[in-house]
Amino acid sequence: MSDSAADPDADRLLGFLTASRWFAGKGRSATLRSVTPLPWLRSPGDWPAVRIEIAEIGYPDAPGEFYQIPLAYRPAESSDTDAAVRVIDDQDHGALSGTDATDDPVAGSVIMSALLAGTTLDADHGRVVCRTEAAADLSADLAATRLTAEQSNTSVRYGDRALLKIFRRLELGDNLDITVHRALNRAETAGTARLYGQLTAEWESRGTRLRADLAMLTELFPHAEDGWELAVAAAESGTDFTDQARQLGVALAEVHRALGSAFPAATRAGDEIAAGMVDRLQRTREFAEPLNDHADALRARFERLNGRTLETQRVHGDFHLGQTLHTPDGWKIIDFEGEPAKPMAERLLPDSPWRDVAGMLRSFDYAVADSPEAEHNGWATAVREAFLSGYTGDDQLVEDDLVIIDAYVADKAVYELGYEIRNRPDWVRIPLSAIARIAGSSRTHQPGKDSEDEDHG
Ligand SMILES: Nc1ncnc2c1ncn2[C@@H]1O[C@H](COP(=O)(O)OP(=O)(O)O)[C@@H](O)[C@H]1O
Ligand SMILES: O=P(O)(O)O[C@H]1O[C@H](CO)[C@@H](O[C@H]2O[C@H](CO)[C@@H](O)[C@H](O)[C@H]2O)[C@H](O)[C@H]1O
Repeated sequence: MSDSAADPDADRLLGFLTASRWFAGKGRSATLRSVTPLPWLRSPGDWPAVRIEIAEIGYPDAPGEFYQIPLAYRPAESSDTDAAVRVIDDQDHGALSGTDATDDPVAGSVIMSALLAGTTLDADHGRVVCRTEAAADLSADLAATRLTAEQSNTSVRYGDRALLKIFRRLELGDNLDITVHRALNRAETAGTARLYGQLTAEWESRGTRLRADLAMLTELFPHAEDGWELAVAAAESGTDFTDQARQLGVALAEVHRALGSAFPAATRAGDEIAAGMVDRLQRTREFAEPLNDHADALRARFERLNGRTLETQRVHGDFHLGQTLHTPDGWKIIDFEGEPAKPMAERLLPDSPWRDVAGMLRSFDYAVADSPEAEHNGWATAVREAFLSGYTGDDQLVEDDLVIIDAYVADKAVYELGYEIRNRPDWVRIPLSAIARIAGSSRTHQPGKDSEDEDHG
């Protein structure tokens, strides 16, 4: 492990980390506490030499974070050092310049070889365990290309076969996306990708041995269309989307049934869930001043859960159109890591499946944000109804369900307001207008649509 104070290259690495899309500490004062190199996946002498390094980031007022940086090293004299994320001194080969390995097809192939070999590699400060879960028709010859999609991590696709999701901010212990994919595979759920393998690391940090999953290798859906892009395009053109929405509801229900069997289910007091929502409201008000006008109405909506008992289980936790892929074999649901802003302990708690339903209802609201006619001409109403009837199998929602969905829709909108303020200020208007509608309506007849107009129309 190198202490950053003694590392002349620390500024360069910190600059790379903090400028990256996946860096979670934007706007906060971050310092680089240490860098731990894991064992070489390919040693210097063969170029590029490849290894993963773990950077520990510290904040003055918050717990630290670990980020992984896979690097492809080449002799510095023959490389463009401007593109370097790290420059290190190797005792046999002199100065080596390291670039982001996720952009390097040869490094991608080295990582795939390690996965397929199923090796465990050890070095002074750490270990990498490569594990393949399923017999997939994979080889290190598949062309490795980084995805260009906006994402919280970094994914590399291998031909038309596999996707390696490289978790950037590391969660210590088992990664939720991997755990959930494995459970859903065991249940033979059609609506999720097959898990093919994983990379796991162990390393020393301040005298403690830590472990985290580094990456997840899954089936790639080569002909997938992004659910968000499909819904936005359909809303803009007024194309019917009810069949897709109904099928999406069916797919979510199937995933919920599998999650309900694979992980512990429980009942939770509505008071406890409402208290969590009120707490989030209060925390968001600290930096979202427009919430103040609506806080009482939102709180009242959450407190309608008081005195009720909710059936809870493992859920997706951050379900929206961007977590869905439409494929020739139907809808696939991805990214089971839950809400990125929530602490892991909370993401593991059983929750109401209505949280995911509410997430998708909010997502339809986002999808029509720039197509107001879709709300007025019934497109959005039909889509919401189709999704709900696909989810419930055409069962009528009862009053209790509506109260719970309404609370989760409001909670999601509060979360989104915080998310947009921090990440996409131009989008703040979307959750904010939903919050104003929610606060202005006394009750909802149509889940996810909270305007008085709709109540009477
Ligand atoms: N199995 C898959 N097949 C094809 N594309 C996928 C698959 N899984 C994810 N993707 C694509 O990768 C993007 C990022 O995936 P996601 O799991 O949401 O990553 P992140 O957690 O980094 O945001 C998705 O928006 C989708 O376009
Ligand atoms: O990065 P994640 O996919 O885990 O989720 C975060 O980012 C999402 C945006 O990329 C955000 O979703 C919000 O915007 C979507 C449109 O871009 C919309 O469909 C969702 O309904 C809305 O919540 C998500 O909340 C956030 O956790």
